[in-house]
Amino acid sequence: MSTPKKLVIATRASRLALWQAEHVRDRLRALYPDCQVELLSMSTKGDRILDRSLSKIGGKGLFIKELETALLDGRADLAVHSLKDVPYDVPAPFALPVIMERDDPRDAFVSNHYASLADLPHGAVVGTSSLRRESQLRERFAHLTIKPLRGNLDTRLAKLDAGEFDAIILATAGLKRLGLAERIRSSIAIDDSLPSAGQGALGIETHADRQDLQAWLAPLVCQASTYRAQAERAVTRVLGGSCQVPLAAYAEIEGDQLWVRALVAEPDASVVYRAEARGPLASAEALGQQVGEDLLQQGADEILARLSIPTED
Ligand SMILES: NCc1[nH]cc(CCC(=O)O)c1CC(=O)O
Repeated sequence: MSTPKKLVIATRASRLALWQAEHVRDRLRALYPDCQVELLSMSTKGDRILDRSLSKIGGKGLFIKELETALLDGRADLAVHSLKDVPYDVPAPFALPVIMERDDPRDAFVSNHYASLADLPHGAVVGTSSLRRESQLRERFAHLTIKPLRGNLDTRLAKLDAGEFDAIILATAGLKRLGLAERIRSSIAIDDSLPSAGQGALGIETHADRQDLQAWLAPLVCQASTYRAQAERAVTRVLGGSCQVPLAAYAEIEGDQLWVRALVAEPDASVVYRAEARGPLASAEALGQQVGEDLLQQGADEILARLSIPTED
């Protein structure tokens, strides 16, 4: 096999996105020492409003579109994304040939005064702008007050430190990547906050025609993480819609089986639909689809249709 001479990675300019792109760059440099690997960082609308959810300014795909333009016109060879921010349908002529090894998928409890969700007193104020996190918190911990929390990771932590919240909920993976793991007081159990599809995993996007590139990137693929992501993304595909709703989808491997769980909820937790399935790893996609269809049949489509106002996760 030939080896690459030069590779350019398109990335968002946020601190988290840059960390992720640098991580892929370092992996590629280690694999191909003779290859020149560079970043093409792009400050877009999505970053100018500081990691606020892309859906607020026109959908998850909007930001990615700018990176895709760089792939299309040859300025870049690959784009690195937080998988959970990648829409379930990657449009032609692009492909998502690589899902890398997943980091901790759990949500993290961050507070300056309390050790865990269970420690929070009645009426304590918890910050999150994710309807997925909000609905699950309300279901389990109805005595808490949930308030919106916007901005990138640093901004959110600054708001916590300023005393606006007793605690905030963030993705563990993002905090670890930014060197902020010491801010995590406890990890929230998967059962208490089922993660978002793809949370904690990185995906690499390329032009679908770049077979050479896909072969070079193959060593970065994590097969286990790929099965899990396929199932989780199939759930979101079935539930559809460009809006973000209180939707969680999480798959884990038990021996040679995949266990897929998902939920759709009213943000106030007055209704929570849950579904799950187990089956062979190779049926990841079908299992996710089955779980999604189960949720639809329970009535999730009614919640999904009504909650068309985009929110963030
Ligand atoms: N929603 C934004 C976003 N996109 C990816 C991450 C963190 C990394 C990951 O979960 O893969 C975060 C931060 C968060 O949700 O707290």
